[in-house]
Amino acid sequence: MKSSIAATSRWTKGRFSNFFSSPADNSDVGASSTDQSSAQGEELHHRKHCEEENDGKRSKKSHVSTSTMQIQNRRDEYEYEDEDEDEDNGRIVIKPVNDEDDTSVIITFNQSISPFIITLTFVASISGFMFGYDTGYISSALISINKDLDNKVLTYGEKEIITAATSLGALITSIGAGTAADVFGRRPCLMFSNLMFLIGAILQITAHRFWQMAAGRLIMGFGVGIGSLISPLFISEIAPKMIRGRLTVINSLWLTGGQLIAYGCGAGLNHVKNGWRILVGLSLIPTVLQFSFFCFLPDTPRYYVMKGDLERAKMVLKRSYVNTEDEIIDQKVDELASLNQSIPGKNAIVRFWNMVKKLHTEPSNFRALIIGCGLQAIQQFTGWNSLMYFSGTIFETVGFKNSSAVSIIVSGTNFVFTLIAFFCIDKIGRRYILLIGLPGMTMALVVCAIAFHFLGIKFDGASAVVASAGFSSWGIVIIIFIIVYAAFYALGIGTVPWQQSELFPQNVRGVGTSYATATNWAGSLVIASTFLTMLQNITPTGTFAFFAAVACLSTVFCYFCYPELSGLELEEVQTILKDGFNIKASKALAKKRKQQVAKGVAHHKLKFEPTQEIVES
Ligand SMILES: O[C@H]1[C@H](O)[C@@H](O)[C@H](O)[C@@H](O)[C@H]1O
Repeated sequence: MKSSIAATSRWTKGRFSNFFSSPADNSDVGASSTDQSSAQGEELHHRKHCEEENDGKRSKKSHVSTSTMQIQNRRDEYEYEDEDEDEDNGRIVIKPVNDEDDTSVIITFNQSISPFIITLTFVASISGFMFGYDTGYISSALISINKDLDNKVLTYGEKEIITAATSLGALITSIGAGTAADVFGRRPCLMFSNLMFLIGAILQITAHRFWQMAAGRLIMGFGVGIGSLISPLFISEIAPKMIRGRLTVINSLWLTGGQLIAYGCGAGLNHVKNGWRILVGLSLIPTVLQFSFFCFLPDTPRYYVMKGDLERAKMVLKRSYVNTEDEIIDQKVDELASLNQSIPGKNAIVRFWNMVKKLHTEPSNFRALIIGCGLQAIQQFTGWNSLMYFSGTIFETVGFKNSSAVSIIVSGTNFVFTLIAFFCIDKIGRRYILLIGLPGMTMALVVCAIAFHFLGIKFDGASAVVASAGFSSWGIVIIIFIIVYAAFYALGIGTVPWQQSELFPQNVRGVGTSYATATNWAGSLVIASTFLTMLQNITPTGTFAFFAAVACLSTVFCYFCYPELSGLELEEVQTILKDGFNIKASKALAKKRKQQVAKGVAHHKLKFEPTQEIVES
């Protein structure tokens, strides 16, 4: 079988893309403007040379799969062959392909990351913090609430409802958040989520009844759902292309950091009377901060283009890429505007419907959907959140009095390994960290299942009965392997699914990410609301064995269906997914990208490279 995959667009005759460069040019991020202009000069010279050379090579090949007529036309105009690469492995040839983000290549590669982009990223990712803090504090709160609600100890069922209410709220809003972000804007939606956080927190702080507490958690969940979708979307839309992956992981870092802080504060406030109310009250600080910052910050350029406000889009891009010429900014905005027109439909409803149809009927979109939703489902059904939500209860069960302190170690591991993922996600690649993480989780879960068996826990109504009372060596095994599990989880499946925006093209990104985020919350809801019941009905051994089986099957899914996307252009992701999951081709292309980056770093200059295509045999 021979399948060919057109991969990158760097060549557009008579356009700004003539300045284009390869990912190797990432090395120029941070270069001085003098360096940049001289490098651009060299590149132009080189480009002209290539243009002449390539005229002779035109029309050598024209069989490659394309996604649009436009692409085909450009391909017919220019065709190249990358001799170096052919020498390397005979599988990669150069071809011109339209790249929806062509000018962002220019902007990205000629600019250092600006304080403005950093500010926007950090303010948006406060949503990640609130996601983490609000889902994290419940574990400690459930222990310290004691008889504060309705003057009685909460049953397992009530604990499940209070925990699951936030996931339910998040599920409800995540379904519509992508579309709302397109209609009202990313920034107003995030500010609206602040309002939900505020109302939800106030209801909880003042709760003396179980149902008020549950309602507060539900409304807080509305905010979490909106923030969990829009924050990574916002970041991916303002981030320079080559560091988009990492900037998105910053959101996950805030998220896991939020969970860690929640556990830390929970441990500190465990024995304080009404400590859980203070714990909830603390969540108001980031909410108010994000709302206040957003009063002074703009929305993303893409959103302004969608609304036809090209001037504001230019203004935001100018602030983001301070050394970029106005002409380039204008080109970028023109390009985004032309992409915007490609979404068919007279009004928002028709457009929405067309997006949904496009998402299901276009093979590359449908594959993106399978991957996006699949990864989010795996993240939830391998059981991590049941540990996050109930780790206090689990550790109490295996004999640890200071269960909150042990929970800090678990969420601390989650945070530290998310930090490691931050460094690995572009270098080692998303696929590899997934394929390291999932088998590691499987192994740790199997050990926990065995240890629970020997510990001999039985659930009797609302309380757990352990055969060998007190602190035991099997208890220690459980703690250690839950920590090992947390490490493998955070390294891969805890982080990678939130890269979901890169799977979808611009015209279906809102709806596609809504599907994926809703899958996350639906999974979280199912797990949070059934975990304690599972412990009772199929025993802890059965529960952990179930998660182990899911992790094992997920490894197989990722092996066959998750291509390597690190360093790839958005357009490349689409072409990779066009006629299959194309794992081999994606790996070869990602490798090629890394080589280019390495070369670029060595030469410290912009380098012209035309488009590329991988031919997989
Ligand atoms: O990526 C995050 C992270 O791993 C959190 O620890 C977890 O609680 C969330 O459910 C997940 O989406």
